[in-house]
Parts: sequence; C-alpha cells; structure tokens
Amino acid sequence: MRRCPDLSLYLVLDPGLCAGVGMVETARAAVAGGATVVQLRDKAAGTARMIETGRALKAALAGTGVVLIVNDDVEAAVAIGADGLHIGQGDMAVTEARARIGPAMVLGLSVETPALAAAVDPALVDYIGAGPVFATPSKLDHKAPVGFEGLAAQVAASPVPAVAIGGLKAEHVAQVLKAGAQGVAVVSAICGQPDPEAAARALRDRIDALTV
Ligand SMILES: Cc1ncc(COP(=O)(O)OP(=O)(O)O)c(N)n1
Ligand SMILES: Cc1nc(C(=O)O)sc1CCOP(=O)(O)O
Ligand SMILES: [Mg+2]
Repeated sequence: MRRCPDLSLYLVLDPGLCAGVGMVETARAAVAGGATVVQLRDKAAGTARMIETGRALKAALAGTGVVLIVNDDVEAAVAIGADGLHIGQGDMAVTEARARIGPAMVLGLSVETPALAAAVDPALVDYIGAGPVFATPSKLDHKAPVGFEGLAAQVAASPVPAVAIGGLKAEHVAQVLKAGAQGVAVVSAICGQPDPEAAARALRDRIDALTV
C-alpha cells in the first residue's frame, strides 16, 4: 500500500543554486537539519545524468528515513529505485505516471488552483504540491501566486495531503500550516544558503514548535 511521506520539510534541489556545495552535500546537510523529503529537480539534465545524481542521492539518504523523489523523469525515478516521482499538470497523465511507477512508489502532483486540487484522484496521487504561494526566481515559468488564502483553498479542495511551495521562508511556516498544508517545500531557503544545515534547522524548529 502506498503511503504519503512526512511532507513537513521538503527540499527541492536546484543544481545551479547548490553549485558551491553540490546537490548531494546540500541534501546531506538539509537532512541533518531536519528535512524529511528530498526532491531531485534538475531541469537541464538528461535521464543519464538524473540517474547518476539520483543514485548518489539515494546512497547519501540510505538509512535516514528521508524520502527521495525525482522530478519529471519517470524513467530515471524507476532506474534509481527512488521512493517517488513528482509531476506537474503538463508533464504526463497521472494514469500513465502511476502505471509506469507501479503501486508502491509515491506520486506527487503540482496543482495551482482549487479546481485542479479537487480533480486529484487519491487512488493515483499521494500528495499535491500546492501554490505557488509567492512569486519566485527559482521557477521562471511558475503560475500566478495565490498567497495564503489561495493556498488554503487548494488544500481544502484536495483529497490528499498538500505541501506548499513558492517563495517560502522560515517566517512563513506558521501561515502555511494554518492554511492546512502538511509542510513547506523550499529551494532557495536551503540551496545556496551559506549554511544549508542551519537553514534547514531554522525551518524545522518553526515546524516543530507548531506541530510537536
Ligand atoms: C513539491 C513540488 N511542488 C511543485 C513542483 C513543480 O512541478 P512542475 O509544475 O511540474 O514544475 P517543474 O518543477 O517540473 O518545473 C515541484 N517540482 N515540486
Ligand atoms: C519548483 C517549484 N515549483 C513551484 C510551483 O509553483 O509549482 S515554485 C518552485 C520553486 C520554489 O523555489 P523557492 O523555494 O526558491 O521559491
Ligand atoms: Mg514538472
């Protein structure tokens, strides 16, 4: 049976922002600081490079309990033996994604409106990435920002748990959780920070103060 992972602190890796430290070391640091999910997102990589990086990430995360999700590339996700795949509305049909990854892997789907959230099939999809809450330079083609009210509407409409994304920093954790999301997904709040472990811990501490 599939299970939704602990979405509370969801790191989305960006190779450009992680350039100084590297994606694997950034993931290690984020996990030490309390990340619960790591997503490999490299929009410029082909499948071979995704597999190479994904295998290194899988080795780094082994034994930590932290879940490895692969963005977009279903072939890489399966080859890596990742815990899951994340797709957006334009990437591929959820029916096809589920058929390709099988029943055991986690499937995440991006939604940008309450109507898209309401249309999610919980038999196929395990969680939604809800947003974007704010505009962000980390995804140049993001949809219109929805703010915390829009986030709450997406969460309320969804039959599966949500992780919020888009311009989120530690000071936004309380409003994200108040909107009903199970966690925060971040790129630049961790990737490229001078101390990624401390950056992750700052998020973790706010989450724990509100949920533990
Ligand atoms: C957790 C999470 N939420 C949303 C996204 C965005 O996915 P998508 O809309 O497919 O855009 P790209 O990331 O592929 O550019 C995500 N990756 N993760
Ligand atoms: C990968 C991604 N997806 C988004 C969406 O709205 O679906 S926003 C985004 C990037 C989020 O980066 P940061 O935490 O640096 O703002
Ligand atoms: Mg995508």
